[in-house]
Amino acid sequence: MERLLVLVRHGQSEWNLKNLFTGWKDPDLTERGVAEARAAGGKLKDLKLTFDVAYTSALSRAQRTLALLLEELGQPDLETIRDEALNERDYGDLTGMNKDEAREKFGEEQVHVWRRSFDVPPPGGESLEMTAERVLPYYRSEILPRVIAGERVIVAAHGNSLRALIMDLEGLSPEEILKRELGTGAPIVYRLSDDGSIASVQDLKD
Ligand SMILES: O=C(O)[C@H](O)COP(=O)(O)O
Repeated sequence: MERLLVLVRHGQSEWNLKNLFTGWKDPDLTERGVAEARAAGGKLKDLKLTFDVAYTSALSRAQRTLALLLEELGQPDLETIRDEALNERDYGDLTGMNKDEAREKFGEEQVHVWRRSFDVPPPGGESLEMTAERVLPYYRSEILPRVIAGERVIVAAHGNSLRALIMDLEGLSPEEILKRELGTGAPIVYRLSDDGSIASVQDLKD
């Protein structure tokens, strides 16, 4: 049995391009983001992978990435389940602020702590730990049972919602996961064992 799980971060968004904290805001993909999404589909096609079900967040940039990828893969009508449990971490009061301007205002170190510490939330927002507290129950109850049952699953989501998932999946420490940067539109191909642990992993970033 294959037990395929592919995770992919959305392609570049308008706010990634403008270097703004995005969180739960809903900007569209840029042209580059569209190309990255298609390229991700092309990479999966080259590996001859197909899917039985797709999961994505309630945000357009992830949904559109998934749709473009599936079109490229020749599976435009694949069953797709959208849930805000997979949304990006909520950036709270930082949402919409330029990341360089935030560093000038609050200091480099403080902004780094908000962006990359495990358990310190940005003001009014979610830490990675809080993000994991909504992503992981959803993964364990909705997604993992289907993978274990042999369905081939793709998840298109966000830098920090996927980090939360990868931390658990790969058994990484808070220090290890915070160093892990996920490329836009770079699929990670996991094959799982029947207990949900990783049998193999292939990161398709170039
Ligand atoms: O929400 C955002 O701004 C980005 O998608 C991820 O931000 P980060 O690189 O600060 O984690």
